[in-house]
Amino acid sequence: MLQVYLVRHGETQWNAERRIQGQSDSALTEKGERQAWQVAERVKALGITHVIASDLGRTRRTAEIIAQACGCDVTLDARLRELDMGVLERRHLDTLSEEEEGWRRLLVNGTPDGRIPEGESMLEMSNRMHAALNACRDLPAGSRPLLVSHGMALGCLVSTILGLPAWAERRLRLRNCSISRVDHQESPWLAPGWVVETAGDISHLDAPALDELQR
Ligand SMILES: O=C(O)[C@@H](CO)OP(=O)(O)O
Repeated sequence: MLQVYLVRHGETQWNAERRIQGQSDSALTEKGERQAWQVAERVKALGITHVIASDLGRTRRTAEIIAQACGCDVTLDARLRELDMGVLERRHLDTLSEEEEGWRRLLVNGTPDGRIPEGESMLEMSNRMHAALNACRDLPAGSRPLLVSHGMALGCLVSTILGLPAWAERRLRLRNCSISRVDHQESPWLAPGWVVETAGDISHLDAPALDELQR
């Protein structure tokens, strides 16, 4: 059975400042670097064969640390990027106007086609994330890949595997450097296809970062 590990990148400067990143980028904080080493230590005994990361800087850095511990290379896949949050990227969550806050809420509160101006819909993100996950099925038999991606992107992937709508991802708290696992099962007796084994595990972190929305 194919097991795929899903890791959100370590805490970044803008996560800590409550600024919207999306497909813009900021560096890992000192805590974020430590989280990356801790998740690497946790997964190094799991037999990871491939580390595949979103091509944004924060996921690349986290993936490099994990790959070093696992003894493999990092492959980049732009389909694993965070949601494109259009004109709201780089903005501080606390300085949004009422109209801007409305765009954000439209996106996370139940309209699959809702999008921030110049941004991407949850449905579009869900489609590319599933394509990246399904590509793992083409790896050689016995592979055990680990994907390094983002909060909304991974939340959307896990939610939709559970049969929830893409925007349900905001009901799932995937903190920085949390580990989730999804398996692809063929059993005719159980739901065939992807199943969620675990989501949002942070038991390996000594300093879990608050989610930016909790701060
Ligand atoms: O883009 C962002 O600001 C956040 C949203 O949850 O995602 P991440 O920090 O995981 O890239």
